[in-house]
Amino acid sequence: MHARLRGRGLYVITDGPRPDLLDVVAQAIAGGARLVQYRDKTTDGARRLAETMALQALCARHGVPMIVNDDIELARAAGADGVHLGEDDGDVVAARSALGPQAIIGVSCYDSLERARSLAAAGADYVAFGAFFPSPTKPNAGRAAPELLRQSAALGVPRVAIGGITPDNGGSLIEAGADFLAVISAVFGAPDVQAAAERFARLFPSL
Ligand SMILES: Cc1ncc(COP(=O)(O)OP(=O)(O)O)c(N)n1
Ligand SMILES: Cc1ncsc1CCOP(=O)(O)O
Ligand SMILES: [Mg+2]
Repeated sequence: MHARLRGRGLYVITDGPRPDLLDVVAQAIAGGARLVQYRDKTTDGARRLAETMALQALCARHGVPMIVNDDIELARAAGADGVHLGEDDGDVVAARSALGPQAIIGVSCYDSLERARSLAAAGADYVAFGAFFPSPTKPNAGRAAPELLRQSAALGVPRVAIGGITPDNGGSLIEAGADFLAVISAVFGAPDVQAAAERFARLFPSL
């Protein structure tokens, strides 16, 4: 497995500003989440920095890496474990030089094996594909086929699946080769966040 990102499992992504942010992330970790992403599309820099630092401290106490969505500078300022970059969010080389050799740099590859190949070669620590199912969080996201997970096995970096994933449909993506299932609404929109995370964690047979 890749040096900077180990293992497999549930990758939870936060669902925007909420007063109980730390509490629900703690519940997701208690339920078995193995990776956390802070995703907040607001422009409230002070709150975003404070929340990133607080989440980083929480995740570190549990040995779970904490990744910042979109924002290399926020990840650097907060001492986060890494950053997730989509096609409009900056490049892997710039992120590596800002965050250092130990940082986890993840990239969105949508439905493109070619993009995954080139970004893995540029130093990405994981490649994410999706959306695999209709996403309540991002209804206009383009769709990807599970075949991509099989086809990307040879890249040698962990593969993340995202988009409309639930405990009922996630197993098929793990069978196709996903190392991590990245989930927003089916965890953070659930009435019992810990129980929802536990259902996902149980999908990974050897965990
Ligand atoms: C793990 C993971 N995969 C994909 C995305 C989507 O990134 P992006 O395309 O930049 O879209 P936004 O999340 O920024 O709206 C992600 N965040 N995490
Ligand atoms: C950020 C993102 N990129 C593709 S789908 C998606 C949202 C995933 O959220 P959900 O798990 O609620 O479908
Ligand atoms: Mg983005």
